[in-house]
Amino acid sequence: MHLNLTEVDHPLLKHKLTLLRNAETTTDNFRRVVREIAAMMAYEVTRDLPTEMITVTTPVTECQAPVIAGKKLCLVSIMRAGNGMIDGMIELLPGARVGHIGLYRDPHTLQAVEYYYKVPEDIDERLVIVVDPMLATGNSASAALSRLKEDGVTSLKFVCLLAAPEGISTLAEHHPEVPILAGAVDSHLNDHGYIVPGLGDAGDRLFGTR
Ligand SMILES: O=P(O)(O)OC[C@H]1O[C@H](OP(=O)(O)OP(=O)(O)O)[C@H](O)[C@@H]1O
Ligand SMILES: O=c1cc[nH]c(=O)[nH]1
Ligand SMILES: [Mg+2]
Repeated sequence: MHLNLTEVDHPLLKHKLTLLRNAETTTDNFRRVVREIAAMMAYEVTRDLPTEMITVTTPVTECQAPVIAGKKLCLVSIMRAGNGMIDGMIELLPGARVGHIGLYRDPHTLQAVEYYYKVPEDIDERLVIVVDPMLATGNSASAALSRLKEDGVTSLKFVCLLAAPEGISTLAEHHPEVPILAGAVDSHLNDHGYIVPGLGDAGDRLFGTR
C-alpha cells in the first residue's frame, strides 16, 4: 500500500459518503453532498500547512497569532467530476487559484485521454491539490500529476472521495511522493474498471448525464 495514503476517519464524512453510494440519491442531493464532503476534505488536506506568527491588534490588546505561511495554493480539478468538488473546497480556501485538466477514460483501454489544460501561470510556485472524486485504475490521476510535473510543479497532493487499491498502487508506482487523501478505500474494480462497491459514475451522477 501507498505509504502516503490517509483515509479520512470522521463519522460525518462517512455518513455523507453513504448518501453518495445510495443509487436512490437524486442529482441535486448528490451535488450538494459532494460539495459538503469536499469542504471537509479541504479542512483535512490543509492540516499540515505551515504557519507563522504575526502581530495582530484585538479590541483588547496586541498579540502574536498564527497565519498560514509557505507556498500559495492551487486546486486542480480533473474534469468533469472534479469540478463537483471545487466549490466546496473554495468555501474554505477562498484565495486558492483553480486549474482544470480535462481527461476522460477510454472505456475500452481505461487509459486517460487529455482534452483540456488550463492552469495558473505561476503554478510551479504553488502547492497544488489535485481533486477528483474517483481513483479507480489511477490512470487519470497519474496522467494529471505527470502533466503538472511537466509544468514544473514540485509540491502536490491528491484528494479523492473513493479510492480503489488498484489506483493507490498506480500512484505508489508512478508518484510515490504525492500524498493521497481519500474519503474511503473500497474493495476492488469490476470488469469495466468501476469501483466496487463505489458510487457509480461520479460525472454522470453529478451532472445528470445518464
Ligand atoms: O482512475 P481511473 O480509472 O482513471 O478512473 C477515474 C476517472 O474516471 C472518472 O472520470 P471519467 O473518465 O468518467 O470522466 P468524466 O469525469 O468526464 O465523467 C473519474 O472522475 C476519474 O477522472
Ligand atoms: O467507479 C468509477 C470508476 C471511474 N469513474 C467513476 O466515475 N466511477
Ligand atoms: Mg465519468
